[in-house]
Amino acid sequence: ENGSAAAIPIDPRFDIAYVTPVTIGTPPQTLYLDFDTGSSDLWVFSSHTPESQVRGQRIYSPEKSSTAKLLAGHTWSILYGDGSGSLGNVYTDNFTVGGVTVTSQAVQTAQQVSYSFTSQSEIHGLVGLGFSTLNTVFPNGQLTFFDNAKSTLDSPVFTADLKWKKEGTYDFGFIDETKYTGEITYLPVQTDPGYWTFTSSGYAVGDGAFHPASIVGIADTGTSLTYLPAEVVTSYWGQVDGAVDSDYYGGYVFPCSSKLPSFTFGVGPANITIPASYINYAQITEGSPVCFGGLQSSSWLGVNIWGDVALKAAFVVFNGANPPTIGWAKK
Ligand SMILES: CCCC[C@H](NC(=O)[C@H](Cc1ccccc1)NC(=O)N1CCOCC1)C(=O)N[C@@H](CC1CCCCC1)C(O)(O)C(F)(F)C(=O)NC
Repeated sequence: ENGSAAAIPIDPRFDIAYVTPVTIGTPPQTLYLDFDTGSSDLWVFSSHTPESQVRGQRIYSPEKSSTAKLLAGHTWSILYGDGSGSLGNVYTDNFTVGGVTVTSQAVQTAQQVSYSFTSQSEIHGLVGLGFSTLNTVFPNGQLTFFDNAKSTLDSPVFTADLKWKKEGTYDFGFIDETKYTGEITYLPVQTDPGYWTFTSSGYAVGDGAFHPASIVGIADTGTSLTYLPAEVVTSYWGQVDGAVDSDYYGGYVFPCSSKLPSFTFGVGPANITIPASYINYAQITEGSPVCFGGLQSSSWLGVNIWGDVALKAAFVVFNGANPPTIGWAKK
């Protein structure tokens, strides 16, 4: 059974994250979760989350679901790249997204969430779409929704069609030819340690020369921006009047009035161009003449991350066949 679900930007001003409606349990409880190819835990705000840590989020109450089963003796705890985190216990229950149902999905219920989750009322939890090897449940790691659903899909794939300041879609089990133009270029994926890791073939700034390079990075729907090697982002921001790498603001900022070039990255013999508007990420604060860049250095991260700023410029196929591959197409 294939499926399709909306990827809704949680903030109308800038694309910090996208959430997707899901239903859990019997009768169905609807929550809006952040589908994240950069992790592999499916966790939700729940009736086990202290009220002091819940601020407007919808919660999953397993005690109100006739199909919920406690996974006795199992716990989980996750820390994300931005320093946020959560932990708790585990149930299995019916889980449906876009018409695709998994009847015994591990649903990790939060007993603690960090303040950045408490303060983000639009995110009610995460659906990890990384490889199940990254799942943090102890003592037995659990399978992701995609791994559980794969065998019931026409094809073991899901696609991401994220959009700039608009609602996009995640499709499961099929490739919608109306969502892209030209050909899909498939690249090998390195599944160790469990991210959708691929190698880009280089980059160009604006309509400048293409620089062949091997840029190993992860395709990560759960990261707002895009983080690339210092020499790449230095050559990009070097083309922007007044751009500086600011310790104060924690990255490249520039005068909002400056003109930005586009950024092109290679995918095999093909390439994807990120429009300048996507890289003009946001004003530092409402009305500020200082703007924050959507392309930032990965040097302090230890990994290159092709986050939403890059992904929303493309139609991306996450192919869970054996071996897995990742497909990129213009749109
Ligand atoms: C510095 C590198 C970026 C780290 C990345 N976080 C981000 O990109 C967060 C996402 C966020 C959205 C809404 C509210 C709050 C935070 N945004 C963020 O740091 N910024 C700061 C810069 O301006 C844009 C917004 C991250 O940890 N992504 C996680 C998943 C997110 C965790 C926080 C909640 C939203 C999902 C990830 O799983 O994709 C990961 F791969 F990075 C990871 O940590 N895997 C273990």
